[in-house]
Amino acid sequence: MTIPLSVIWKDEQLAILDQRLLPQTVHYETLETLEQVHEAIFQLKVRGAPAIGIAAAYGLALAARRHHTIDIDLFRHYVKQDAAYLVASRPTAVNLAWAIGRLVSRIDQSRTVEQGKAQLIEEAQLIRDEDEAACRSIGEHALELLAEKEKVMTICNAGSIATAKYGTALAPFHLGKERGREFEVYACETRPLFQGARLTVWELQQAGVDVTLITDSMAAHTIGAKGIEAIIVGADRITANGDTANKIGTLNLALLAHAYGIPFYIAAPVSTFDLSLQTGSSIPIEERAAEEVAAIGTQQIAPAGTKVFNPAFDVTPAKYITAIITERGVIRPNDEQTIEAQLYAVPSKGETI
Ligand SMILES: CSC[C@H]1O[C@H](OP(=O)(O)O)[C@H](O)[C@@H]1O
Repeated sequence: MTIPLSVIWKDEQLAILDQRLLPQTVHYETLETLEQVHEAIFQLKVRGAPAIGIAAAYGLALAARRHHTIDIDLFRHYVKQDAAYLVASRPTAVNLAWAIGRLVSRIDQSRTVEQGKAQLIEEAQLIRDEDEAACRSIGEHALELLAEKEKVMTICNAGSIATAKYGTALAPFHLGKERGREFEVYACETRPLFQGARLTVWELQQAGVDVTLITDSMAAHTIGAKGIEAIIVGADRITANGDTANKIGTLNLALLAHAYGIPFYIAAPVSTFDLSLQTGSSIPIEERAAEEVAAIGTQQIAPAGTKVFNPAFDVTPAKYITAIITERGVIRPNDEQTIEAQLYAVPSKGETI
């Protein structure tokens, strides 16, 4: 797999793959300040629920190095201010707040500022490494579920560049390629920012996976005309009852899967579960600028001043979800066991929820 990593920590520096420039350009931007990290996440230079958590974790650790106090309480106060600023960059993906929360909990145990600074980097690295292992495991479980399926549809990019490596929804295609499993993937372009057309098509082509691009409006016809056998997508936040927030357009696909009688799979690490929320109605849905819909790049599409509604995510009710594929195994939202019970039924390999 020749996919570049989305977040790189090397020689004490943080670099992110600027995904706005893909597929034309593979460019890394070094981020040095908290503001640069916040901007990179808000502008979707780095994007994808796990990837923004990883980038924010390294960003928080990097920013902490600029606090020169030796007072551990004051240091914790400064870091928690920085943490709140980063968490506010994008509200829907719980992985951002979850990753930042792990670092904040870590320094609450630190005895000195120097120890705290070292532990922040250590925790960020742990989060990154755990995510890579989780994504590979998700790929394994997804390959089992897709054993008899070849034609699969997806939306947005829940791929390697949206995570530490391998991806979530795209993980089975990457692992399948390593093992000679061939898939025929249909990628929805994913308006308005085209993560499907720009990122998923590019990523799967780089990996040598058969991928066909369709517009979002073609999904219903394509499922029938091409005999799509399953739909697999990523997630940004999954609540205690299994309701799932993901890229806008995901709910459309879930309703289509239900209508066509094909399985609808969510692929996500346990870090995407937010068991503090009972249902999807509590998930904050990010709304973004009108220009993203009214124009494509610098090309104005709608008349200037047109009213726009631009929610970046939607919520799929658990009843339309066949299974949630995690690194701990397959969770069935409509099972008589609760999601929490199913998640904890499998001994954890050290990852934390
Ligand atoms: C494994 S990525 C999860 C999720 O994040 C993406 O959103 P965005 O491109 O706005 O960061 C998309 O919803 C993916 O499915």
